[in-house]
Amino acid sequence: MTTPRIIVHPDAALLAEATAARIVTRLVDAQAARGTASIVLTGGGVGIAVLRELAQAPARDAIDWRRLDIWWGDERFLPTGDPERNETQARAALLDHVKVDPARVHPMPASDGPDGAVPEPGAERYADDLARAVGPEDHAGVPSFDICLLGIGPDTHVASLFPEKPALYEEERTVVAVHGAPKPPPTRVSLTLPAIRAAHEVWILASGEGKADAVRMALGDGGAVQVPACGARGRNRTLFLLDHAAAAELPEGIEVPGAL
Ligand SMILES: O=C1O[C@H](COP(=O)(O)O)[C@@H](O)[C@H](O)[C@H]1O
Repeated sequence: MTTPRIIVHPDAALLAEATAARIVTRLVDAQAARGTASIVLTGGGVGIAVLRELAQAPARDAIDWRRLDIWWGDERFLPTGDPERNETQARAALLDHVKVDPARVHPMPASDGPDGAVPEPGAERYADDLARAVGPEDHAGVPSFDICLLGIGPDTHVASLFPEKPALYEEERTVVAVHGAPKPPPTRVSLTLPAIRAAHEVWILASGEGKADAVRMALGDGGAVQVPACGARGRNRTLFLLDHAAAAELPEGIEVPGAL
């Protein structure tokens, strides 16, 4: 697992803007190297703010949107178009404004979709979709995503992997149904840690003082069952992209230019 690198921005707005610019660079580089790229989107306040900034970024069309696979790290298991779905928010913030190939946009299942009203069949189908996208250069049951964006909750959850929940013990499956999530809605679908760790790069985004404790724990030496964010690391790189407030409680010994 890669050691996280921490980058601190002055405030939430600059964090979102700088992360959007970073996404453009990373995806353009990937497309130049391989002709294609992939990204995993996150929900949450800063995750959606980044997508809004990306839609407005002057260089956004340096990305060939038609040659980009778009996946999600987790989804709230609600009807299609529900405003609380991460997919609905991502479409409004970004995907409705760029020329994506609809066949390469891979939303997680909805509670009114063809997979049925319980999340398990949809989670299995999503895992199958990911497995079909695996290329010869990939090493897991999912593609080696160029970027996996993750928010982090105050309880250190990432995607819909909440502390102490059964999904955190998963070693085989790449996608699971989640029941009884402590944050509403209780029913969700999530990538597992092995799927997240297949990504070339994992970027954990956090803004605001309410995330400072979670960031400190995520950079500590806790176990992934107690502190899910400790288990989210990229194969080549892990970035913690923070604003000042979220970086206010960094563990002792971690010196970061720009931090308080
Ligand atoms: O419910 C969720 O929460 C997390 C964190 O959201 P935030 O608003 O506290 O930043 C998010 O990463 C996840 O995708 C989402 O489903």
